[in-house]
Amino acid sequence: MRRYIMKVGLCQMKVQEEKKKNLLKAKQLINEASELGADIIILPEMFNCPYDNTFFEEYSENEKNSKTLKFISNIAQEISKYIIAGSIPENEDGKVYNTSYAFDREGNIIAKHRKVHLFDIDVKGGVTFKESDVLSRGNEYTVFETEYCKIGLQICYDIRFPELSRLMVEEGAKLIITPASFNMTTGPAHWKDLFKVRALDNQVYTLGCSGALNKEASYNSYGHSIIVSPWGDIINNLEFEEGIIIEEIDLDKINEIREQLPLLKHRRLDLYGVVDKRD
Ligand SMILES: NC(=O)CC(=O)C(=O)O
Repeated sequence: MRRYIMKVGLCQMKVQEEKKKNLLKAKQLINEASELGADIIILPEMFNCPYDNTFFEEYSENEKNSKTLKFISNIAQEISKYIIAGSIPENEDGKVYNTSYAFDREGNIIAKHRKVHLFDIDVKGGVTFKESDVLSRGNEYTVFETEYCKIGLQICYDIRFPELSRLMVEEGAKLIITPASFNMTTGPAHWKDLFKVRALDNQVYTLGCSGALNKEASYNSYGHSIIVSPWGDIINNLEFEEGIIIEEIDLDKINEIREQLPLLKHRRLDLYGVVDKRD
């Protein structure tokens, strides 16, 4: 019997200081992923801007006249592929957000996710970052339709909060895509486990697309872009360098695993639940 397959491409790009160079690099990697047959192509968090608070405001763009979004929209249309445009600093009404946009094959924006959980951490002897000094947080979780299945979209630190993934899965997401940029402290400690555990909890595919390590940058992205199956297997995983993952995602596997191990059915919703508190 024919299986229900989609092909994904994760572009682990090395983000540099110059926005134009980042856009051209993104285009090159997207085109390569497209030529290798990917239907859904994913970029990392802050793919057009260094992941550094001192750049976010200056690099931020408004959706109405964003050169970056126009650029990606044109590529999606040219190659007729879905593109999940990692994230960019986005501004609206004097606030700056860390925002991911999804484009369909015609280049239309079909979803927008503003990072919900801001990365404010201080790991002694490791990494300190305070996104909230510059960025505002989003107040929505994000699920969108494609011709293959519903997809959940979140950004980096959002993956640490299991309620968010569960809400997306309750809304029907079969894949959770997370553009990200973990670092050399939290990456080795938690990256793989987080993608595995969210996949296992929810019996979905989890995909993490990271920036490649740039040793000249103030923030050293961990790389290690990853795809995990609903069984918790790592299907593919890069290391630190720039590169592309192309993989077939077998969507039939989700129902097969859920039938054999019916975790979502076995939940005691009379005892607990996750509540959608959006207005
Ligand atoms: N950069 C992030 O948003 C998240 C991260 O690096 C972590 O959770 O660790």
